[in-house]
Amino acid sequence: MATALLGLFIISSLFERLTNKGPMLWPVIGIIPSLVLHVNDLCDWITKALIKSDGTFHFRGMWMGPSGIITADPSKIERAAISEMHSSRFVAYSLQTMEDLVHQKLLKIMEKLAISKGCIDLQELLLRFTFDNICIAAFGINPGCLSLDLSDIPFAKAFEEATEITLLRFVHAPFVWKPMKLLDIGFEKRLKNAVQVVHGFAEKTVKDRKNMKANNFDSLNNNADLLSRLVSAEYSDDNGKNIFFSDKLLKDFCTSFILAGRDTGSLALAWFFWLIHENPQVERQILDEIKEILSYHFAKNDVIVIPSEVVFTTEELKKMVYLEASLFEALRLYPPVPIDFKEVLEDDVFPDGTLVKQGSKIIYSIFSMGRTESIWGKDCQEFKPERWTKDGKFVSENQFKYPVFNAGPRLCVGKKFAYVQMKMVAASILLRYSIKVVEGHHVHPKLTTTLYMKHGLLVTLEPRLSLK
Ligand code: HEM
Repeated sequence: MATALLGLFIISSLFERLTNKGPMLWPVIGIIPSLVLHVNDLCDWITKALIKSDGTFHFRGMWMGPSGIITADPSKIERAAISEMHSSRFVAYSLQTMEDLVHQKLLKIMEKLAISKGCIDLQELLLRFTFDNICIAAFGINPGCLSLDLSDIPFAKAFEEATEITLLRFVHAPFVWKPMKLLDIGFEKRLKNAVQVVHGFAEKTVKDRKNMKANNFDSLNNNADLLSRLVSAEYSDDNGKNIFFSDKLLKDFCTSFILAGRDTGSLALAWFFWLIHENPQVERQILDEIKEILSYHFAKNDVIVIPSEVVFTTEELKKMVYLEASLFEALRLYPPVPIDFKEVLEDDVFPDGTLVKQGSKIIYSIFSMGRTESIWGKDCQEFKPERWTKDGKFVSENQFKYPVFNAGPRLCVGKKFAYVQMKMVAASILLRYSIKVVEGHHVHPKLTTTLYMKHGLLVTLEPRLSLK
């Protein structure tokens, strides 16, 4: 019964997400066989999609292409990407491009909106921001989702559609979607078209970079985005043998990185802004912290007149301890990846004595863990950034207690990047605007692979002229 309900819950969430797009005949037909499936079967499909035949895990980002799932081999390209992400060159590049995007695009759109006194779906705006941000950082291309008129970008749309439709394969029995794929009908047809657009983009990007390597190596070598580095730098394996990345691996890297970095940062920020709205005392404390940082430069009789050109330096962002605590706390209550799963490689015993057999698939809810009394105490449902600070310093938690970014050797590669991104966006916006959630707008979580707000976050912006 419980498994049927869980199945129903997952299916209905996905169903709801997609009902405003296209005819829903196929999903309806698919629900009947899906409902009678045991949850283990569901797990089976999911894990089959993510676990390679040798038992190792792929990137979280999975992609269903015309020939099935394409995944990036973590043992090679990911290790190289990790080392590049930690290089001072990439850190400086990503910081500068992030700053440009915030100040020249995101804040300009917000300024226009504030002047017109209109309302906007902040979740959607932040998703646009993180899409452009991750594309610039990963392969040096700005798709342009943050144009002033917020027009639709076909590549971004296709990416979103492909991600959504891919999920339908997990809630339909293979005998439902496989014939659809063969006949090129229903959601499989839409998936094929969307994937073609995304693959076209990835193929062209990789080809251009390889051409650059052949014809203009110096200029490629000056590029600091991850893809250029992966194409131009030399890597070797543990035995000192040179590694060259195939076009396919590089293409998969492009799509996997967008998948990993797009929803996560934006959804975390959307929940953070909503929690701040609901907890004005937290907003006040964040503003006090910002005021203290700015007061050296801009204070006049204890009032800071906010100069429009303030750009926070990395050092200043590091000093924002309370802001960091608020972001950690928002992620505890609303983790962008709410559910994750693992496969047991060897027989083992959980701390509570539960035996887990090799080959078992384990789904765990990060969302529930963040709200469990035995882990976080009686006030586990409350938004309390103070739980992350002691004597004015940030106190971090054990990764296994707080697996929001995963834990152990496969910790999220983008964690540092995400924190700089979230702090920069949150501080830059809060300094300039008071965000007001539109009256009567209901905020509810919606469970897909990432934790969206079901109806988005409709807000208006009130410009802040000074900090008292
Ligand atoms: C608040 C923001 C973020 C959260 C909460 C988050 C969370 C996670 C989680 C839970 C995983 C593990 C998934 C699994 O079990 O396989 C993961 C993996 C990963 N994340 Fe993030 N992520 C965030 C932002 C980012 C960003 C911005 C990037 C890219 C710049 C990124 C890149 C990756 C990659 C490449 C992996 C795969 C790592 C591996 O399998 O070894 N993430 N992330």
